Amino acid sequence: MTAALPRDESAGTHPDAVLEVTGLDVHYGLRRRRRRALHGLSLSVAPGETVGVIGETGSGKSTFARTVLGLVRASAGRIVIGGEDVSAYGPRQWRGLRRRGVVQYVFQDPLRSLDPDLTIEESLVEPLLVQGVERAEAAGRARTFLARVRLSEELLDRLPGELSGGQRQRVAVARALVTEPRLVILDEPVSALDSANRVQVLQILKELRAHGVALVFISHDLGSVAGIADRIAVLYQGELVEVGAARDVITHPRHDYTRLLVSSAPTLRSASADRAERDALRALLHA
Ligand SMILES: Nc1ncnc2c1ncn2[C@@H]1O[C@H](COP(=O)(O)OP(=O)(O)OP(=O)(O)O)[C@@H](O)[C@H]1O
Repeated sequence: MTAALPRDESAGTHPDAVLEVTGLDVHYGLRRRRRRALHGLSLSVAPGETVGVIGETGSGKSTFARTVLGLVRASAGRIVIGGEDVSAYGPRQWRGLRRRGVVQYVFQDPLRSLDPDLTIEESLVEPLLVQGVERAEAAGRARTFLARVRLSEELLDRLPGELSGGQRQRVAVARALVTEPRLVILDEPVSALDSANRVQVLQILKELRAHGVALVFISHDLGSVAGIADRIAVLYQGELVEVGAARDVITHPRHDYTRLLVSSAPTLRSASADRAERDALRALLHA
């Protein structure tokens, strides 16, 4: 197997990084049930950068997302968000960080990012009111962001349950961005959408990059991430095995697992191996 590249070579080198993760270990369970989900993960995200984190099911992607949102506790390592060392934060401090809109998130299921009892307008306005923005200004900003995700103002009075899945996910994206955070963690944001909605949401996310927000885009699907990420980080069995410019990772994957991912992505086949080579790689990885 190709030699692993277990860390982001740029980690620790961006004094102004919006996210700096160093040597992150995460375990689940206690005593004999204790299992390691992430090991020695180091990754740095620069302002305005989009980093795709890809890996197969169980590789630790959601664990990474949940840890940098303070929803899962790391057993070792350092997390710095927007210059603030949050490694030792307890649940209350993490809540404060999320409420201040320093880091925002979009999950696969928009119903997890949206309160089912709040109208779309309330959902968009609430994080701004928490920040002390006047109601009239908050309402104006809610409309601006609704337009940015290409939804009509007619939806403002509806509840999330009264929208389609694609509309809901676009509201979740608008809600994550309305406070103009410097960092948004997107965990499989398009996986639950049909292909038309997937294309639209990906296009919207691409456009949002122009507004300077840094995105960590987590997906099992290299094809979804390929067109949007500046850099791609590959997780395999809880370890980062490759990090590089998206184009380099896709055209010159260095790790066997990345090679397999590239060759298995239907939209990237032209840059990839044929079926026999994929089978050979799979056999090598599972040997
Ligand atoms: N709450 C939990 N308790 C115990 N083990 C967990 C828990 N959550 C995840 N795990 C385990 O940690 C490992 C990583 O899981 P994680 O959900 O981070 O993977 P993933 O890459 O996001 O997978 P998927 O693409 O299926 O969502 C897996 O082995 C999983 O079984």
